[in-house]
Amino acid sequence: MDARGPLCVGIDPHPSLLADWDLADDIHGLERFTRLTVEALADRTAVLKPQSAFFERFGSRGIAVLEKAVAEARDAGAVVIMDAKRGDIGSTMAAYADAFLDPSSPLFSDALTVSPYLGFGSLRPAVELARRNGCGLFVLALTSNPEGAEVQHAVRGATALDAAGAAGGAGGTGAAPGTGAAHRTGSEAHSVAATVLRHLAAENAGAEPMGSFGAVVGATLGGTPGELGIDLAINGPLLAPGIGAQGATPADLPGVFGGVVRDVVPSVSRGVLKHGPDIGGMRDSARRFVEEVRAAVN
Ligand SMILES: O=C(O)c1cc(=O)[nH]c(=O)n1[C@@H]1O[C@H](COP(=O)(O)O)[C@@H](O)[C@H]1O
Repeated sequence: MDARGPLCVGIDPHPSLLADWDLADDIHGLERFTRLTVEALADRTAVLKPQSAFFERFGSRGIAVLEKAVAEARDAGAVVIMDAKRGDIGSTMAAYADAFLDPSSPLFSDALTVSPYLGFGSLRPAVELARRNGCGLFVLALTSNPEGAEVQHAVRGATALDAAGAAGGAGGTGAAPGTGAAHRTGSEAHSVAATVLRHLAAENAGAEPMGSFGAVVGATLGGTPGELGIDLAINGPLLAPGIGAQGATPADLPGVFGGVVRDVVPSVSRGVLKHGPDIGGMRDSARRFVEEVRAAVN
């Protein structure tokens, strides 16, 4: 991000974008859309984030397009976050981890988006494989969609993590709020999202310059999670989707992320892709987003 600019561009071949690009909604359209996007961006954009769903729509042939895109993007020097949002019981999670975080897999990526809503501990096999292979995870914490709050802001009861926190063992950054007893009587500090972030802080504890276990926090939130008692200081990267088509702008980043805004990986998909199939148009758009992010965070 220092060399190429702080930006992630999502590769999201929506049917509507294929139509806008005068491409058929079929495997040939998908292949051309993906090839042009990789050609436009992979040698100059810090992070590319293919959205697996749009490739899975086309079955095995779509997955083959995805495999090629991931390999080419990585060869061109981009960091690839596979946006597949996987999550399952631990023994199955191990197979998802093998699919995306094992260098011998055709879908091997630098990082994977995962869902912690089967319990953060269910992600353990992915955490361990990522650690072994120098990869990362982005764990859903405060997602950009308005429906996320009913789960993520929910206040949960005490668990073993609180007991560990009370014993001084789980905070990681030292930023974990209060004692176990305070958690049990607190409100938002106890939210599901706050718990996910505390787990991530523990995974990243002591890593320099930061750990590889990131959180997904939407740029659309409109306010500071700190106001909800949520601490974003996890010593890891914060993937911030929602810029562009979902209405957030780079100027919103300081308001949402405050003191950790430099740890943010701002992510845009349709906001850049709508300028295709013109390669120059996509490049210009990505460059403008980089400039806007730099102006906002510096
Ligand atoms: O994990 C993600 O990337 C993600 C998390 C989230 O909270 N919100 C969110 O929009 N995303 C993804 O980010 C992309 C956003 O696309 P645009 O709205 O076109 O920029 C989509 O691929 C979403 O699946």
